[in-house]
Amino acid sequence: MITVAEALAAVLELGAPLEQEFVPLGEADGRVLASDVAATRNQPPFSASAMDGYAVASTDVSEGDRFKVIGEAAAGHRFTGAVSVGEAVRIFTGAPLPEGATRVIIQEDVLRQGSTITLRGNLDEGLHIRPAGGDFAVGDIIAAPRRLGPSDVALLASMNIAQVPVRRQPVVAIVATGDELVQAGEVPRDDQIIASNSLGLAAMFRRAGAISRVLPIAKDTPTSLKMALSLAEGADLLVTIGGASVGDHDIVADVAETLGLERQFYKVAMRPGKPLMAGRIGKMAMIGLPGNPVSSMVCGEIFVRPLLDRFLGLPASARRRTSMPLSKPLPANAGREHYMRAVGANGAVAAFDRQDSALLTVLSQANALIVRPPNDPARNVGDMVEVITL
Ligand SMILES: Nc1nc2c(c(=O)[nH]1)N[C@H]1C(S)=C(S)[C@@H](COP(=O)(O)OP(=O)(O)OC[C@H]3O[C@@H](n4cnc5c(N)ncnc54)[C@H](O)[C@@H]3O)O[C@H]1N2
Ligand code: MOO
Repeated sequence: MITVAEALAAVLELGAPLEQEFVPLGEADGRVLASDVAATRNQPPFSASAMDGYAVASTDVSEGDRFKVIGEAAAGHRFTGAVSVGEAVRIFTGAPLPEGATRVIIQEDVLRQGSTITLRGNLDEGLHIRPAGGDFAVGDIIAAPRRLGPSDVALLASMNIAQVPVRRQPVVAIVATGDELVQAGEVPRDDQIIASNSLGLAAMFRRAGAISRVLPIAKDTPTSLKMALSLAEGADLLVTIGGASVGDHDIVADVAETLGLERQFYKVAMRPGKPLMAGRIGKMAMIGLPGNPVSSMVCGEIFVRPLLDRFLGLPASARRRTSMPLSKPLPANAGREHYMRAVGANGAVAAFDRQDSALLTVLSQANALIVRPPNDPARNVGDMVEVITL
């Protein structure tokens, strides 16, 4: 058995950053920026008023000063003349500052009578001017790679970048295997269960930026499995679930080999997830996940998500770990790296007592995994442990 770190290094070799494509800005949320983009305009493109009020040509003003109102500037409607000492231009938030203006007096500080304004006492001291290019200027860059979120979409829009260069999304084909499985919504026989992992993993991979294609469930026969696997053609990554262990019906590796699988490794010193397998069929990467529901989800977090980052051109490495104190003792660990479902709260973390890899209820209550090194001794409350946030 190889270590988790060795297995992850091998898995990451199965992928490389995918091609760049352009998408309309409205579809860029969640995508990964593939090349730096540069602003081709300044924002704001002119000095602008930050408030509703009066633009004047003097910064040094005091109570009782009077100004003659000579015109108006609104957002989208520039005042074309200039303002001189003793004059004011009625101005609104976002309007270009008239030539000569150096300060905006907010309207609350002004008494207006006809076309004359008089300043009140306790004047607000701000100039209320947004300088041209104060947000960004021509040539300012949004650096790739970067997973784009709503604020990036707003910034790109402000830069008028309507077509965004992003990485193509990796296509992941997911094949669940086993005679005992039926799709959610179907009626199982009394010796059957619902295929849960395929939908759980599809959701996980989608959130990570992939396109998940859940293929029909394969029966435990070479013919059925070959048929299901052949439907994966064209995907960047094939993920199988189950049939990975040593039982008579665990045929995934054998069947994949008849399709040309070059296997990189089989079996990792981790719990859950021991019977993990990885390799390549032609150009397609393949990861064979163990069937136990929690094993497949944990291996999805630990191996598949970093591989998806790699396809997306993001820095691909082991999931980030933080140190946290235990709020409940832990028994000694055996010889495999153990990923324990846990809850982190108020700065401390506690593992669930039940860690059987069939228990999805426990996984769904967990918000973290405690990572125990092989042969870690028993730990007490307050001892620091490594934690991956889910
Ligand atoms: N003699 C041994 N038996 C087992 C070993 C071993 O080393 N020696 N390893 C155990 C470990 S650890 C794991 S993990 C499992 C993994 O086995 P497989 O990958 O072959 O998985 P299956 O046998 O097909 O299924 C295991 C379990 O999970 C259920 N399952 C499978 N697929 C799904 C799915 N898509 N959705 C929901 N549930 C699924 C399946 O019904 C079984 O209950 O092997 C141990 N055995
Ligand atoms: O390695 Mo298995 O995944 O412990 O349940």
